[in-house]
Amino acid sequence: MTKEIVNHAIKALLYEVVTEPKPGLVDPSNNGSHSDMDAFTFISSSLALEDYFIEAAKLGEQFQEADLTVLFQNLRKAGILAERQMFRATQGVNTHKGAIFALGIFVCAKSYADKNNLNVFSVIKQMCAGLVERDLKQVQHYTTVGATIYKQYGIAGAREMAESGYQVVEQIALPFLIRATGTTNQRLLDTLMKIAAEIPDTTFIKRSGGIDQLSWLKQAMQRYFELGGSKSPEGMQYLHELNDIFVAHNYTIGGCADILIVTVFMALEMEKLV
Ligand SMILES: CC(C)(COP(=O)(O)OP(=O)(O)OC[C@H]1O[C@@H](n2cnc3c(N)ncnc32)[C@H](O[C@H]2O[C@H](COP(=O)(O)OP(=O)(O)OP(=O)(O)O)[C@@H](O)[C@H]2O)[C@@H]1O)[C@@H](O)C(=O)NCCC(=O)NCCS
Ligand SMILES: Nc1ncnc2[nH]cnc12
Repeated sequence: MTKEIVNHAIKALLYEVVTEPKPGLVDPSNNGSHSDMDAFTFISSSLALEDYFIEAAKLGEQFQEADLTVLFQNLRKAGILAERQMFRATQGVNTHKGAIFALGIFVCAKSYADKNNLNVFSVIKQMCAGLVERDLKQVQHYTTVGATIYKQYGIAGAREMAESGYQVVEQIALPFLIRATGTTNQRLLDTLMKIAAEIPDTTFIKRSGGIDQLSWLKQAMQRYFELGGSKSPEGMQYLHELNDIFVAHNYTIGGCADILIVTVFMALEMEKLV
């Protein structure tokens, strides 16, 4: 069981990076707004995380206590080590910090849920209960980007998603991907744009200098779908135009990419994607 879950986790990371054209993000033909990384950096980073996913799956499978927040604390220790592995594999570039967090949670929770015949999203909700309060509300010194954005705008980004049990994945992104038609690339592109229309990505907020541009992002995603999305030449042309705009302004949607990764992981687990 562990082997298949780990395989799906790494596959999800690789599926995301090869999906193209992604505005502002790294894909095989374009580095978007990331001058310090390319698709090869992501391949190296993905493979370097194998041990972490094995550990995350084992932690979930073997956990026997009643309080699932303890499981999250155990996973976090492994996650901190995994961040170091990632930086070693990429020579110091942040490729997958958000994915180490989100996908690690999914791998661990799915193993626990399968073992105990439970719903993975409700397991995550229990694992991450109180996370925003503990990590952000009680913090005195606002050091990370996520903490600074929380202080300024009350948006808790990656942690909020986790504490909600990734409602956006369960209720929006995953059903959308399952229903999406076309090639794998077309299905994943449309799902990424759907995610970008729905979540406040703290990476985008950081790079665009505030929350004002979020409404522009939502309008851009709406226009993409009005043009017919990935299955229309106009939709694809628009993605190329958006990439130019993203690069000119140094915008990225790295948080949305992380949510796509966990959505792909779940679709693979459910055999709704090959
Ligand atoms: C909770 C952590 C993820 C850390 O949170 P932190 O407070 O450090 O920062 P956040 O801004 O809250 O988010 C961190 C990364 O999470 C991704 N993300 C952003 N918004 C969302 C969202 N709404 N939902 C889900 N995920 C989200 C995002 O990662 C992606 O972007 C990164 C690339 O961006 P880039 O601008 O290029 O970054 P840098 O070049 O590094 O620039 P600077 O950061 O230097 O300015 C890429 O990694 C994508 O994956 C955010 O970056 C978690 O890490 C944590 O708990 N940290 C504490 C230590 C720990 O316990 N670690 C182990 C976790 S198990
Ligand atoms: N393809 C990608 N480009 C940039 N940041 C990312 N974070 C996760 N996937 C990414």
